[in-house]
Amino acid sequence: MFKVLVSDPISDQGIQLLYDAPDVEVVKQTGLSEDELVAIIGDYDALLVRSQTRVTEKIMNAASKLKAIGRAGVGVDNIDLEAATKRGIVVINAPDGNTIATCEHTFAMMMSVARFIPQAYKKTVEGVWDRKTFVGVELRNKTLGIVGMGRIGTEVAKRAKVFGMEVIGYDPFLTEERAEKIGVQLKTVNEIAAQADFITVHTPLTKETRHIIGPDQFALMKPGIRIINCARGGIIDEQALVAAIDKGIVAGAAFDVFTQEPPEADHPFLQNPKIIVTPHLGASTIEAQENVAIDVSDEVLHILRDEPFKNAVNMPSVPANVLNKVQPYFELGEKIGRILSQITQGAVQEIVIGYSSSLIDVDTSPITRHIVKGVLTDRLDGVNIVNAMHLAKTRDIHISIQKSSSQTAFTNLLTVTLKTKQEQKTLAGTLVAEYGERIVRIDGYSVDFAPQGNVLLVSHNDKPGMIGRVGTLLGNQDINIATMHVGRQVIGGAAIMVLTIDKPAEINVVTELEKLPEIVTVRELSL
Ligand SMILES: NC(=O)C1=CN([C@@H]2O[C@H](COP(=O)(O)OP(=O)(O)OC[C@H]3O[C@@H](n4cnc5c(N)ncnc54)[C@H](O)[C@@H]3O)[C@@H](O)[C@H]2O)C=CC1
Ligand SMILES: O=C(O)CCC(=O)C(=O)O
Repeated sequence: MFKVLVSDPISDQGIQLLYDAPDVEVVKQTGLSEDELVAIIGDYDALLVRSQTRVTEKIMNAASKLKAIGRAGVGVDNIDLEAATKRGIVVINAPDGNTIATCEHTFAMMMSVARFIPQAYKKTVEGVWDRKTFVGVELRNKTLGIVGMGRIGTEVAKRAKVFGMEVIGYDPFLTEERAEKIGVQLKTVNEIAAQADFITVHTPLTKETRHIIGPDQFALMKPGIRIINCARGGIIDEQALVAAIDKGIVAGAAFDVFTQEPPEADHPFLQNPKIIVTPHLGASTIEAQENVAIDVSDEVLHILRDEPFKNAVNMPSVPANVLNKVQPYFELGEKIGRILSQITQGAVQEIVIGYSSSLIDVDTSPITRHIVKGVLTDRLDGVNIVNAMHLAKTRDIHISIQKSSSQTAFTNLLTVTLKTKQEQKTLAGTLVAEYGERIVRIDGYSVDFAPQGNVLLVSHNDKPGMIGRVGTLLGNQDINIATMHVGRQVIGGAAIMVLTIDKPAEINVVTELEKLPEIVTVRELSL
């Protein structure tokens, strides 16, 4: 039974999927401190959070069973991603579910700041009928500058066009073609500062976006500009904004997010009549909360059940059409990695991975990840597909990929070479329709066996009687041989024998085999 802890208020309808799963027990406990989480997290296989729970390294260090952290929302700045990756914990988010809610909140804020709605409401309910102070501006014919043209920025742009606004935008990853399609003119941040009547930001908070709108940009702005932040506190320099309001440059600002949440009672925004605020409500609609909860629940179930998942934040995402092509090779890749690791002596320095035939035109990086996991599995603790590449990097293991279009006898072929200081070994495998995974080459020898069950790999000299000797010794130990394959390069030279046997060979059997004349090494593979 998998245990899932929900530590923030997340829609019950959204996580119904988890409640209904026969193999999952859901525990809801919100408002826990870091120490309280540390005390209980060891019991859980997955953790679901919104933005309140800060999932720190200390919590993850205590999370011995944790496989997944699901963020019911977009931003994962409350989760220590590096710590999660090191520990092999998959962090997933729900990137699509709250796009519209946040876009609509941005619009609500833009219209509120244009028409002084919160200020006018406050006065009216206080009994003051003031129709002079709150003369606003229209959106029509105004220029909206959008910094960050991802999902939310794009939706904001679409709505702004309908309101008759001219939209200019900045996003380092937005192509001219896509900008043209959305009807947005691409500008630099400084051009946006100089030309816009309204600016809204929709980026994550990163080193590059922190204070992307700061004193230098405020200095370029036209008097009367209005600023909106429904993304993350700190993207707009809060102090510089207050200074720009004081100087008469900025006519109003609308903020849903703060550098520190909740802000201190004396935060300058809270006293400023030109700044309207909401308590991080961008995603707070019934629909968005259900959407994001459904999305993360679904993904968490997949992760717990070892099924493919898509929205991992600490692993490259794989589009469904690519996943369909590469997924059949995951197990083969992992087994090749494991076999190589078991037959190669010494610390791994390099893994050379060759993809050929039908594998040259697809993104094979997910297969690479499985091969590296296989190589490291029997050498390190706690290796999984999330941390495999990270662990390889921290151990200075160089990974090189070669794609070859030269003809082979196979419709698909994975060739992996493991290099250590002492030696190097190569294994090739393929997927054969109806036969499944086959190992077809070990170093220079052609072989053909299924990498499963109990496999003995015997290196020997090609002399008469070898098969009989090995067969007799195993027979005397009551070990039945299921399949046997012998490969050699030249008559009388070095040869290899691959035996699949019906039960594991005890260590003494391996030692006895090694004592037979003309036997060089014997390795029992554990797969
Ligand atoms: N207030 C709220 O409740 C919510 C806030 N958010 C915030 O909104 C942000 C945007 O969300 P989405 O649009 O869904 O994410 P997204 O990932 O679709 O878009 C973010 C965009 O920012 C761009 N970007 C990254 N670095 C940039 C830079 N230096 N300059 C300009 N653009 C840059 C990216 O290229 C991307 O297109 C999230 O990161 C999150 O922090 C999201 C949902 C709810
Ligand atoms: O969970 C929430 O309400 C916050 C949403 C948010 O900020 C996000 O998805 O990035």
